[in-house]
Amino acid sequence: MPRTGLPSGSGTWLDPDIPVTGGGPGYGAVVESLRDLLDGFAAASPDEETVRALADAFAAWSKRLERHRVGERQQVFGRRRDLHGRGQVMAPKFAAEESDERSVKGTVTFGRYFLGGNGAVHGGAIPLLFDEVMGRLSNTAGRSQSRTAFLHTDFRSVTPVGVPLSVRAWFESEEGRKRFIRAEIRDGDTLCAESHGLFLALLPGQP
Ligand SMILES: CCCCCCCCCCCCCC(=O)SCCNC(=O)CCNC(=O)[C@H](O)C(C)(C)COP(=O)(O)OP(=O)(O)OC[C@H]1O[C@@H](n2cnc3c(N)ncnc32)[C@H](O)[C@@H]1OP(=O)(O)O
Repeated sequence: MPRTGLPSGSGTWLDPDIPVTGGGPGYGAVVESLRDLLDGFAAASPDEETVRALADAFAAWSKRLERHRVGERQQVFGRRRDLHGRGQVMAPKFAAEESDERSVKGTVTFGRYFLGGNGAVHGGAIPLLFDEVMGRLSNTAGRSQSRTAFLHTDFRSVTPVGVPLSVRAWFESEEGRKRFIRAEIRDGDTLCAESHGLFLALLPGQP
């Protein structure tokens, strides 16, 4: 395993070969609840009593989770390849539907949490999704671990919040350590955003 503790996958996206079972079978449902909570919180205008109740509940859970704190290599969050979005809530949940060694297709719905304004997704959340999907594709199918060297995003039309969108990412070329990957997000036939990036295979000892 590389120094970072982030293993590369030798399987394709939909066929990960590294089981991570931390958190048990109920972990995915908790991550979904957390996503719902963030969307609900973003959409709410809570009264003072509700705000106090939330503050108490959040503080109690933070304290309880402190007892289960682990180092990065034991962390479950973001490492469950068996779950859509690998079990993290930092980026919107990408649900892969088709994949091979050079590409992946799937869907994403940006919840209210990712709202920028006027129904449009925040302009920082879109490259985040691209980096997530393209970065993970870069490491699939027996490829070694890589890091994003650059990521360019063009915003072609408004990306709507709360609408299922299609996402596609594919290898444009591989030249030595350099993996050039492209991706796009569409709302039906409408191109919302597209991206191209360079992912560089890490050398031994690179973090
Ligand atoms: C179970 C666990 C599950 C985990 C799942 C994980 C899923 C993850 C999903 C999320 C994934 C998220 C992923 C993330 O977000 S990764 C986090 C964001 N990225 C980083 O932090 C990377 C920071 N940068 C670096 O570490 C270094 O710069 C790297 C390692 C990238 C390269 O430094 P290194 O010293 O090794 O290489 P080099 O400088 O000799 O360059 C080599 C060649 O490349 C060319 N070049 C370099 N840069 C650029 C550039 N900007 N444009 C164009 N070209 C560039 C360069 O000219 C040269 O070409 P040539 O002269 O040979 O022709």
